[in-house]
Amino acid sequence: MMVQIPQVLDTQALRRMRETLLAAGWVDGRVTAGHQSAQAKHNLQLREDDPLARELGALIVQALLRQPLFVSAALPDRVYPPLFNRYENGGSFGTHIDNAIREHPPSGLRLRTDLSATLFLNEPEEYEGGELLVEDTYGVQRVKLPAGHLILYPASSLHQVRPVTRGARLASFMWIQSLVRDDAARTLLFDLDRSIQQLRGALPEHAALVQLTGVYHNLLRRWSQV
Ligand SMILES: O=C(O)CCC(=O)C(=O)O
Ligand SMILES: [Fe+2]
Repeated sequence: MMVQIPQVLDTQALRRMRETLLAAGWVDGRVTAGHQSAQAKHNLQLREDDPLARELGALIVQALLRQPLFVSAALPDRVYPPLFNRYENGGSFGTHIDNAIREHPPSGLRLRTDLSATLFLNEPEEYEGGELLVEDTYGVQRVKLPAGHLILYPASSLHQVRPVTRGARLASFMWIQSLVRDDAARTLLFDLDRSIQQLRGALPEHAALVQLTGVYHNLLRRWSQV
């Protein structure tokens, strides 16, 4: 399931982040790529141990965990410290699937990538191209979102970033290990949670809410791994 999380960062936080990133130490993006995807990758990134990446990344994770939509859709167990990338001058990332297991040596963290996410840090009008193309069950989804919005998609999906032919595309990307590994089970829980929230809004006193919330937690108990 693909889910858009709007307004993870507000205008002020975005402006500050972009100003800081302008002066950052960008390096060849192949530093974090696996053997195969390195051949398809043409962009710039901040190193995983760059103190700036770690500081800005922590702000992003904090903001994400405050978003009920993100928590409900991802059921996050561990979040990989966000990385930052920049595509310009025709830069692109050809079709690939992200590595299943990621290590983050600076923090000693290791996780299984159940979900991948991209947080767009500048406006779509500022660059030509740079769409994230994700192949899901219903075809190829083209994603190019306003600054501050995030797209969450199964890490098992083939995806690519189209060449940026004008301007520069600035983004943060990360991986999430979910409490619920199976995408279909996680999607059912997400749909159930949204229905419960809707019912709670319309009929806050309805007795079925207690029962449905119980069903949600009993399914989560069956399907989660902690
Ligand atoms: O920049 C993006 O939207 C995705 C980047 C990506 O696929 C990756 O670095 O593995
Ligand atoms: Fe990727």
